[in-house]
Amino acid sequence: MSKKILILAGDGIGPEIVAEAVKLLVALRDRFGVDLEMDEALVGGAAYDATGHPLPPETLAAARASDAILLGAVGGPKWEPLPIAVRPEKGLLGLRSGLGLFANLRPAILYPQLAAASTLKAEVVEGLDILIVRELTGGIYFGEPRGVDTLPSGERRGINTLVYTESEIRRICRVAFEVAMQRNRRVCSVDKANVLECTELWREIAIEVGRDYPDVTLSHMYVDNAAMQLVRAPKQFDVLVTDNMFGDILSDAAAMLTGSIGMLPSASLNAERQGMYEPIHGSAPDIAGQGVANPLATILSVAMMLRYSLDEPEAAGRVEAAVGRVLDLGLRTGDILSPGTRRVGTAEMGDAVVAALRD
Ligand SMILES: NC(=O)C1=CN([C@@H]2O[C@H](COP(=O)(O)OP(=O)(O)OC[C@H]3O[C@@H](n4cnc5c(N)ncnc54)[C@H](O)[C@@H]3O)[C@@H](O)[C@H]2O)C=CC1
Ligand SMILES: CC(C)CC(=O)C(=O)O
Ligand SMILES: [Mg+2]
Repeated sequence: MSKKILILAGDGIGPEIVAEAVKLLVALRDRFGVDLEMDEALVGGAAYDATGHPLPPETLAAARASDAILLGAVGGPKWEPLPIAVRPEKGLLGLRSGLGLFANLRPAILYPQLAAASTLKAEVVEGLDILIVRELTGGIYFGEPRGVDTLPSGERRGINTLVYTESEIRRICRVAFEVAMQRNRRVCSVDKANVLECTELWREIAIEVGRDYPDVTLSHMYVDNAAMQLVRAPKQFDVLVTDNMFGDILSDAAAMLTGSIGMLPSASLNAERQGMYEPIHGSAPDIAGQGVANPLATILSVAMMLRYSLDEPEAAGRVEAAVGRVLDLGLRTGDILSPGTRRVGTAEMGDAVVAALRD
């Protein structure tokens, strides 16, 4: 039976980069027999403008009914004056929580052709292959109470709450150990256990889960040090597991090790292995509408979709190899340009990846 993919282009550069991923999916279907069908729905600012809500019920229902979801990005200055409850980003968070997508896998892999595109010295990043496992449906982005209230003095107070249950920590740690077993068997749990009780519990549970994986070496690091170590010596890491906000921040930093935030894909999985796939970057309003955004993070997210949700590992490998060939040809969007390479736009890059697909 053909697999159902829901396409959620979103805002800003979202529609531009997703168009390239759709071209790729069409080619995989028509040329390589990947059995899939696509449908589209609104999310984010585009959905708010059309319906007054960033996650219309019909979008959530369509997402629930699909095997996999491909999302571009949401948000932008146009919607910043709106209350947080109806901002585009709330649509994305609603999809994550509504589908129970608690496990966010963010691989930071340096294509060797891009060593010169990184802002770090080549020897620091060459051969980089790390995986950030970010908890995605809990923590401070979802904790209650939240909001802004007014104290008796008349002063306003902003509140967000960092909260995790043991079971939430346990299941994300288990994902990290399971993937580490398929990799180099090292997990570094990142927390702020010296200050935050919630992450003291995180550390305790990470140790408890680790006892079931005697072949995996578990280490712990405070998040401030982890940020520094990621830039100083990123290859010391194999799998990093951390909470929602720390993972959000550390993965943007890790993206630059690979040359650009335009290179980092992600998979967000639930307990049933249904997945949403998206680049880790945002809607890039500063370059939206110019046809210059890098579509490779979205294209590599399609590869993750093929591997994790569509059971098409061969097609996934085909996409990753095609990206490598295009980089070998010296084609680069502006964010990964380096001396001796040729600047192309979003569509030219997408076309080149499709053209580079091989049997
Ligand atoms: N998953 C999502 O939908 C996310 C949405 N956002 C939203 O996106 C909007 C912009 O957020 P920012 O903080 O500016 O982060 P951003 O990731 O959109 O952009 C940061 C910088 O990276 C560049 N960039 C991002 N993606 C790129 C690509 N594919 N190719 C080339 N350059 C790229 C942008 O031009 C910008 O200079 C906000 O409304 C934010 O809330 C932010 C992060 C994730
Ligand atoms: C709405 C934000 C939490 C999105 C984001 O920055 C991310 O998931 O990386
Ligand atoms: Mg982010």
